[in-house]
Amino acid sequence: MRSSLRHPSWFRFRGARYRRNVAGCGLTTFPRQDRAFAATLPCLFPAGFESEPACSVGSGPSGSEAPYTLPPWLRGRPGRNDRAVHLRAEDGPAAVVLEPGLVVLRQALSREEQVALAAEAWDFGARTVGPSDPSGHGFFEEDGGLRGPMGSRGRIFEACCKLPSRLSESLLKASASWVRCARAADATMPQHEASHLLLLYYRLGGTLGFHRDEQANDGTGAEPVVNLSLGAEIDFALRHEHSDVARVVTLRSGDVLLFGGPCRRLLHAVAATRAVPDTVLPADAGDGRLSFTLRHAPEVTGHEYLYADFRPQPEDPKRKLTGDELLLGSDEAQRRLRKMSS
Ligand SMILES: O=C(O)CCC(=O)C(=O)O
Ligand SMILES: [Fe+2]
Repeated sequence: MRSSLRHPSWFRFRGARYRRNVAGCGLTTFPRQDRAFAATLPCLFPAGFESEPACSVGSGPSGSEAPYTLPPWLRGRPGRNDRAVHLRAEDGPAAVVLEPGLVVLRQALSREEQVALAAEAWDFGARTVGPSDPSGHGFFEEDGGLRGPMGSRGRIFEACCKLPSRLSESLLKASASWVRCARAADATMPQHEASHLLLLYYRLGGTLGFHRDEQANDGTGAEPVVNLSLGAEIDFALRHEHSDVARVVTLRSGDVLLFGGPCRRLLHAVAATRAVPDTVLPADAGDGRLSFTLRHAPEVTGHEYLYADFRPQPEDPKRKLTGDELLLGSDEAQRRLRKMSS
């Protein structure tokens, strides 16, 4: 640990107090309206570490960025910026504040904890949903395909209190500590009580386009989305607006990403997936990835079944009503969508 004695530990930004060793903060990582102000703060980019008893808060090497090429399927759409930068952040037990409201916790679980959680989640999710199992809890269709949109991923959405207790107890405890840790590093990260889990299983190569978490089942407040990755590593792309340069951060097995407060409505995408040599996933899951997303979404309590299937896309010929349309009615669902994407 290097001492940060030469620099005070805290700085103020837009009225909030931050640890000063913010990682990955090239100016492009600040919301556009804040960049001019951020440029006046050279103290944002020191290379220094400091420890904290409950949670070590660190930074990347010096907030370095490298050009990143988005995959072709994420490029070339009208009104979208095709440029991206890769944010380098060092490994280690550290909270990396990429921007107020956007925090990565490296290796938030030990390898043993990852193996145990992956086994528990696979046991819960690796089943077929069909007439014989109407619970809706399963990654697979009867033909062996994945149940998500266009077979891209297995998907289970459920209230935490309805999960098998071994899964919910360990996840809720861990999630509370990750939020505490993120808040210790970032004063703008709101408090969070997880009400729901979205559990996804991707086969190797599984990706996801840019979207905002904006439906009622995503939670509609400022509480963070808390996302844990197990298995394959991914390049996670983030930006506030489609016209912004995307920032890409690599998430490895055991890493947690939180986006809340000023970053709660970030656009995000899984741009690439890579197999890892010694996966923590059970053998049957192959080189895939499990994604656990914990959300505060009390509005949908008791209505989880409306969100058992992924929201179909407008161009989907088999488009059914979305969960929000069923829960809130078409007008309210449309009004919220317009508000969130304006
Ligand atoms: O794969 C992931 O971890 C991201 C999932 C996601 O963003 C979502 O389902 O809304
Ligand atoms: Fe999302």
